[in-house]
Amino acid sequence: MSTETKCNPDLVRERAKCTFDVNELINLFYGSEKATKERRHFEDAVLAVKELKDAIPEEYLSHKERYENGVRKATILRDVYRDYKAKHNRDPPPNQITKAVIKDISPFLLHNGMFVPTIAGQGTPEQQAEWLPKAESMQIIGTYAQTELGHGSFIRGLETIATYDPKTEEFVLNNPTLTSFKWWPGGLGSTVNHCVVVAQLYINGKSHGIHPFIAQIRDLDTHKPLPGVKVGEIGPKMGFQTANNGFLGFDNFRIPRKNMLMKNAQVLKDGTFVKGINEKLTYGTMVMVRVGIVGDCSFYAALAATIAVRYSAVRHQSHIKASEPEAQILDYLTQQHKLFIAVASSHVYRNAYLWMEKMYTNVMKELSQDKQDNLPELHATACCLKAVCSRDAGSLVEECRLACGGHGYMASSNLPLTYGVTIAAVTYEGERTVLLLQTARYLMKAWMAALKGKVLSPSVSYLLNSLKESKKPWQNTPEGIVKGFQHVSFGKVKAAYETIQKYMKQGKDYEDAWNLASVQLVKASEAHSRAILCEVSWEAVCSSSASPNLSRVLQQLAQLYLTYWTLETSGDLLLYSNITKDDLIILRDKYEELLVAIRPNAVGLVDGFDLRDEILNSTLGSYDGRVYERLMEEALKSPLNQETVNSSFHKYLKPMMEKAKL
Ligand SMILES: CCCCCCCCCC/C=C\CCCCC/C=C/C(=O)SCCNC(=O)CCNC(=O)[C@H](O)C(C)(C)COP(=O)(O)OP(=O)(O)OC[C@H]1O[C@@H](n2cnc3c(N)ncnc32)[C@H](O)[C@@H]1OP(=O)(O)O
Ligand SMILES: Cc1cc2nc3c(=O)[nH]c(=O)nc-3n(C[C@H](O)[C@H](O)[C@H](O)COP(=O)(O)OP(=O)(O)OC[C@H]3O[C@@H](n4cnc5c(N)ncnc54)[C@H](O)[C@@H]3O)c2cc1C
Repeated sequence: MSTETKCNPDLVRERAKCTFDVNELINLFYGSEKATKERRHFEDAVLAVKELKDAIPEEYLSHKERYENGVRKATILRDVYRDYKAKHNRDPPPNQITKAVIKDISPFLLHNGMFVPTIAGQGTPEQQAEWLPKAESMQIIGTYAQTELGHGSFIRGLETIATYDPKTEEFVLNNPTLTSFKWWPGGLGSTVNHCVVVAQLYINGKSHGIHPFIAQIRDLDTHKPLPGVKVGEIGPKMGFQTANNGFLGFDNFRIPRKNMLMKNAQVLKDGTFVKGINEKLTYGTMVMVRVGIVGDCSFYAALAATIAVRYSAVRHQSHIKASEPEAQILDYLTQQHKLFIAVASSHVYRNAYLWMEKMYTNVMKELSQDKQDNLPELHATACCLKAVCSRDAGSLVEECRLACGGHGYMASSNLPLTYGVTIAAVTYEGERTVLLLQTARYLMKAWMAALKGKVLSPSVSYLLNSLKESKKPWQNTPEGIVKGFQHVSFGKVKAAYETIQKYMKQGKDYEDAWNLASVQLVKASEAHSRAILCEVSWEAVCSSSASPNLSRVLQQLAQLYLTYWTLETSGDLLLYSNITKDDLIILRDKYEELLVAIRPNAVGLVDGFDLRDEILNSTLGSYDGRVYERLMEEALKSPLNQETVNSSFHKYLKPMMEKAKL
């Protein structure tokens, strides 16, 4: 980090006000002092590589140049990872330094994030032994090709076909229609030479559902598409410009039998199909990534909050009191209302991610012992938390951008790109509504089990408690608020269930009744997610090992989250819990008190995310607060500022002005 001496004086004053030890917060957030040291050490190693620095901002490059620069940097970054591993005999610690290097999304994201994990998770030991060493060492580069032009959400409807030919012991891949073309996979456009292709398996004319296959699609030497492969890039998007998303179609393309990933289902040489213990295990990589996305949401909220809070400490505009100098915009309560929820939410998502990671690890361990009982709970929880955290994080990033006024609209603030990247997570890895409806299926089952007095899984056991406690008075404490959110979820789950029953009594079948109740079902899932986020994050701060000074501030943040959402969803609470109008007025006052209490620590709290200037990549958010200098320095990098008079003056403007004289 930069030294205090060069800092903007407002930021120096803000840091002096901080009531807790920022380093303690950093170490707590990232796990330990050792984890912080190792992460920073690795980040230093990456940033020391001169070739990773960009000569001009990415925005001035063409689509093609941006991609090529992205690949160039991704390969150098990969070397740094490899060298670290060779030297330390372990992978680099979790870090976000790719953001400092690639800025947008790495063309290798899908290789590391889904191709390798799918081989590891869906391959037999022999298949892992064949492909993992090559993939991990980047001798082959791959992606996860599932979505098609015609189908993304409903994957049982995928149209790519893999027909088994027992004579040659091969699968024949085909994309018979335009809508069957793979569309979206990252890296597919021009980067990868392999992919996991999810396709409908046919044996002797019989369909056996969707399965993952490994296909080599480009020649390893020439990188030309192999015969029978049509592949390309899908073009510019809202973000993800360097992710190199592509399309792919096969025409009678043959792959050996061993290329079907067969940890779950298998196809024997003679074409016998052997079912796996649970066909949904084929969807396993998606579950893992959904858990990871909750962690990503924490990062994006932290990044946007750091930029907007530091900028708001530096920016002065208007007066709170006419007799006093222009105020730091951070002193306006409205600004605190916009920003502090992003700081608080980042902590909430982080704790939710750590909680989900544990659940994921336990279920994976159980699955390895053929125990599947907790898989439905994992799937349902990963679906709804991914859906709610990504949508909320997108809104928080946008709010932070708007809170920076005009300068937040500058690409150099890095808030527009951050919004484009964050909001993509609402759609990828399962569209929000679709995932919330998956959770709703689980909630309906849980509710039916609750009605029968059965024991429920831990994440939904509150449904039983709420059933018993519905008469208890509201309590204006964090624990009381957590219970309140559980009551809302309980109320919405019950109402959605009863709506389905109502339609069925009117003669509708279950599917139509489900569709007619689906707005309520989605809202029930959202309420369930909020109840989990509130409970998990409050428990995390209460059981944290932080010092009293830090603990006080973390509790304030967690309470801010609880109170913010109480006020945002007061209608639901009035409908489904015993909260009163007077309780809401007390909580409104409490919320405002919390904003005021957090205000002196705002800069310390975002410093506690420990995001380097290179990761923030923002004129508005750097540690030293040289906002105006940086805005001007970046503007001067515009190619239009490299010449005093642009040729368009002589070509178009001058002739127009001359014509106007006639
Ligand atoms: C420990 C964590 C470590 C974290 C490390 C993280 C690293 C990764 C982080 C990296 C971050 C980012 C990577 C970014 C990648 C970005 C690029 C994006 C890639 C993609 O988008 S890939 C494509 C993703 N596509 C989807 O998500 C498609 C969504 N659709 C579906 O998943 C399914 O179609 C469906 C679930 C909506 C429906 O499936 P269907 O077969 O029709 O099932 P249903 O009939 O509805 O339900 C049947 C029953 O099956 C249960 N079910 C469904 N899915 C699962 C599952 N995955 N696991 C378990 N059970 C499942 C469902 O609940 C039903 O049960 P029921 O009958 O009710 O009992
Ligand atoms: C940036 C980005 C990167 C991606 N990377 C990859 C990748 O690497 N590999 C890959 O395979 N895919 C990738 N995808 C694709 C992504 O997984 C899909 O776009 C996503 O799963 C949503 O599917 P869809 O596009 O078919 O949306 P649709 O399902 O067509 O959604 C459109 C609308 O229909 C609604 N809808 C659909 N089904 C239902 C239902 N059953 N009930 C109620 N409403 C419904 C949705 O709620 C939504 O409002 C990527 C997408 C993006 C945006």
